[in-house]
Amino acid sequence: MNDYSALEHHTPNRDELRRRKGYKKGLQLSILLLGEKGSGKSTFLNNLCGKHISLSDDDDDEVAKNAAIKKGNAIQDTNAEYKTAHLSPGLRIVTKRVYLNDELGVPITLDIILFPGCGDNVDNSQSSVEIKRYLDQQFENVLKEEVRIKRNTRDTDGRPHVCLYFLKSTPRGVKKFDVELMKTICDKVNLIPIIPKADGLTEAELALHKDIVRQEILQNDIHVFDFKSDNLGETLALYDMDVDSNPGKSKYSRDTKIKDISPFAIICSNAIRTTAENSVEHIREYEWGSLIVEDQTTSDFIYLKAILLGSHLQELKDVTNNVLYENYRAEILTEKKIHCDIPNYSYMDEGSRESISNVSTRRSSSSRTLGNLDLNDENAYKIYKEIDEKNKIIEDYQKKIDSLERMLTGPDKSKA
Ligand SMILES: Nc1nc2c(ncn2[C@@H]2O[C@H](COP(=O)(O)OP(=O)(O)OP(=O)(O)O)[C@@H](O)[C@H]2O)c(=O)[nH]1
Repeated sequence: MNDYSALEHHTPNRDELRRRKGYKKGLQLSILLLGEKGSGKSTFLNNLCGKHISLSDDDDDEVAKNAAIKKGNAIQDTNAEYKTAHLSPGLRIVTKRVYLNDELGVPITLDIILFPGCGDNVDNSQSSVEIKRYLDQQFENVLKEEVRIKRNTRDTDGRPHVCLYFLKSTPRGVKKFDVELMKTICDKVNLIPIIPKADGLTEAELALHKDIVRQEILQNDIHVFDFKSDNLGETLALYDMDVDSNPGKSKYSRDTKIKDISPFAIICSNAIRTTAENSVEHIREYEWGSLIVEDQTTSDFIYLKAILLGSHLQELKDVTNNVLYENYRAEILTEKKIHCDIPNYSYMDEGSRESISNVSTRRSSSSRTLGNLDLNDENAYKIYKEIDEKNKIIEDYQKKIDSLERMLTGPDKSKA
């Protein structure tokens, strides 16, 4: 029998403890959930976090913000939804911070971002624009913070590290709106497509729907998160679990490539049952019996959970920072070529450059000036220090842009 409680009561082994020793402050992950109303996002979150996550706008002070992006015909009376069911809900943003239990010896702070109303309006044309603008804004905030002398990257970094896109199966395959939105945002966030409520599909229907989603992704050049050649065995080993390869049970083996499972087909539920071993599991009940959400033979849920909170957490963050954000930054800086009306350190004559870099040693010496400013003046000194720092940063950017341009135009392009 499977140990369904393994994720809840995992005792980290020695290797695991050593590997994670560095993460004294705990881990943090930002998840963006997209998908139409009723696609199962809240239920999935409850199952992922192992507790009920309240996502209403005003329930407690954990809701960081609930800014109305575009009110449209936003529903006001939430207790009487039937009265306004014919109106378009507009698009809002809800963010929530959740602190997760120390399953693998390290606490995880999960930042959740949702866009209620996304895809639920009669006219959804503005939704993708607004969501892309939000993602760009997060990159812009980080870029702005980077060029400040005193940086505060912790509070300004709101970049989601992964977007779980809930694609409800329809007889017509993937909705056009979902394809367009995925296309719009796939270069801004790591995209992982999800097929929710997989219990509503037969095995053949699920296989067909997975194929349809894969084809849409390929045909529309949608970039999803690249799991490379990572296999399931490694992911589950982190939790001291193995792929249940009992004959007739799991469709997967230890060597199954994660990319071959995607899109992840999940089954979730808010109903909880405590087992004889005192562990808690989520169950979905039917007339014919029940399914355990955490059972790896039921759906892909447990693999997805292990990927997000364990094996690929750091990689999702690294790709966000080193690939998606770097592309954005190179694009913006190439476009703007940074027009600064401050004196450029690299183009100053030797004397001027020297007077900036050695300014501190000269402050006590006889009065000196650079341009129109007196270096003995306290304010002028501060300004020149700032210019010096900024010019160094600009030079670094320029070097990166140059090397990127060389990569794009150089003879080794095909190898890159
Ligand atoms: N059959 C089945 N029902 C599910 C599953 N997951 C969620 N549901 C049900 O679907 C309904 C909607 O689920 P929610 O989690 O509230 O969906 P949501 O996407 O958060 O919806 P909004 O909050 O309205 O945007 C609920 O009644 C859930 O119990 C599943 O895997 N299978």
